[in-house]
Amino acid sequence: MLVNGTRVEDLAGTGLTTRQRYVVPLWVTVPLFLARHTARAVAWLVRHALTYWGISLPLLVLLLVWARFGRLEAVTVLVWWMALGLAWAYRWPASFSTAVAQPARGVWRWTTKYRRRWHPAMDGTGLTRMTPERQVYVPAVTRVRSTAVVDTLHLRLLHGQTPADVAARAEGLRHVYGAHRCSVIEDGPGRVRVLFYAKDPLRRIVAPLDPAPTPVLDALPVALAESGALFLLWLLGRHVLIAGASGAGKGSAVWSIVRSLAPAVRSGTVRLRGVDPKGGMELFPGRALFAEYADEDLTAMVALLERAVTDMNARKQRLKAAGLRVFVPSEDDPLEVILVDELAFLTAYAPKDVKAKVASALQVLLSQGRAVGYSVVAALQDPRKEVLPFRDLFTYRIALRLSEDSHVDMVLGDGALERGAACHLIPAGLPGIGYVRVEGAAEPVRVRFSYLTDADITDMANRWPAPGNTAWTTSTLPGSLDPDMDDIYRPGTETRSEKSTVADVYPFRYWTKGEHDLDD
Ligand SMILES: Nc1ncnc2c1ncn2[C@@H]1O[C@H](COP(=O)(O)OP(=O)(O)OP(=O)(O)O)[C@@H](O)[C@H]1O
Repeated sequence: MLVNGTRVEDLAGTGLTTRQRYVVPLWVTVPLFLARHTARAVAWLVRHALTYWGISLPLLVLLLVWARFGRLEAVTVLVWWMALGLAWAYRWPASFSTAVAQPARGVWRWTTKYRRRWHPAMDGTGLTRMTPERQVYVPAVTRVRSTAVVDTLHLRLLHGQTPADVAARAEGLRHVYGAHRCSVIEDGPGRVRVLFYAKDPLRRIVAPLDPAPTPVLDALPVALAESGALFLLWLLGRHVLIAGASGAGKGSAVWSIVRSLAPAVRSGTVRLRGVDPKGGMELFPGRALFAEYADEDLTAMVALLERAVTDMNARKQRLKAAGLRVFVPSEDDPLEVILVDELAFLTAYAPKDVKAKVASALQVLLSQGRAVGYSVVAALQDPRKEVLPFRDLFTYRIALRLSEDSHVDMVLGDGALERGAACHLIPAGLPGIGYVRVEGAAEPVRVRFSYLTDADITDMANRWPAPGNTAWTTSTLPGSLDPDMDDIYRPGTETRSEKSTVADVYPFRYWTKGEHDLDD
């Protein structure tokens, strides 16, 4: 190559440079430098003003009022706004929380807690990317919402990253920010939510939840979710499997479901059939609620299940003849709920002929029942295939404390353990806590079922017996939850400050439909 007529190789070692240098005068560089930085500051300001328009817009209006009309008028506007804000917060706390309190708290939490360590946290957990030009990219936080219980950071993933990559780093992130628990939820293509739980509302026992006078069968309040919201179970057209080691609290899950249905049992739009192979130890205290019941005699238990199949087939024929394709429960055609406690006894430990009959009846109910208003709710300790070969027919799974980590995916489906459903790590001292995997939603939801004492169960059976069952009502036992215990969560009795952490103001409402975030 020639430079100014000389070969480059010939210039080597002569001290002559092959590049030409231009010296830019100071009167050009200083204004350029200032202009560049001013433009950056303005861009930053505009970007943040647009992001936090909820703060910048009122501020702008106030400044305009001040400039146009004077200080007194600006103060008057401010006082009016505050009064309206207070009225809004008092009258409609949920919408106030979603629109104002959570975003404001989110900005505060991001600024004071997360922002400073965000880059090192991403770097330390291996979520940053470096280009060959040594440019470092960090997943951006697009917004933050906070309650007293949980901080939710919305993240944009880097190219090539998946929600599973972030979920795998959740434990690391939890330790960076000193959270009680950290979970990751996919939000949409390229977006995830990282939830940092500041505390665990599930350490408190959940008192029995009051059922709706007319229960909504696709939104039954049965448990408290970790977020502080009530967990609503969708039972209509679903079959529920409750798995948990001995003493995990399966009874509380079963009775929470029954309680949420109780007024409908009394009115006749829900009909319960109970099978309790433990000789009635679990279900008998609520005998008055069951239209059909069997607990000691194996033949009676099998007969009950087979009768349910016959009834279901008859209903199917009737609905078909009437041309009805969508089942709506009524007093004539109630939602039939077949409750089976300790299902393993009937599917694995009973004599061969009993096992065969039970398996056949249950498989028919599970595969055909949902369209015609037959739902099976079953509890068992051991979820292995040898014990329950047809567990996949249960569309709705609840896993309480399990004895082995390998059982988690068996109950909740592949990947549940990886996504944080550590059922084997639930302490034995916290019965009633478990994870629920709902259809359509990948993330298991951590919940605690309400706890009904024997007294609560007999009281419930006395208040809402099935039609024609008053003979089974008994005198109510003493011994509900001790009203003076302070580690009991009682919905509806929270103080106003506690209220901001529970059901009505939490950003998420968990539904069994899979739309677990109605906020967006
Ligand atoms: N939701 C709950 N909240 C608080 N305590 C609970 C809850 N559920 C159960 N318990 C406590 O745990 C104990 C065991 O619960 P439960 O009998 O329901 O377990 P289980 O899973 O049915 O056990 P098993 O299979 O051995 O019958 C109960 O006696 C009760 O004291």
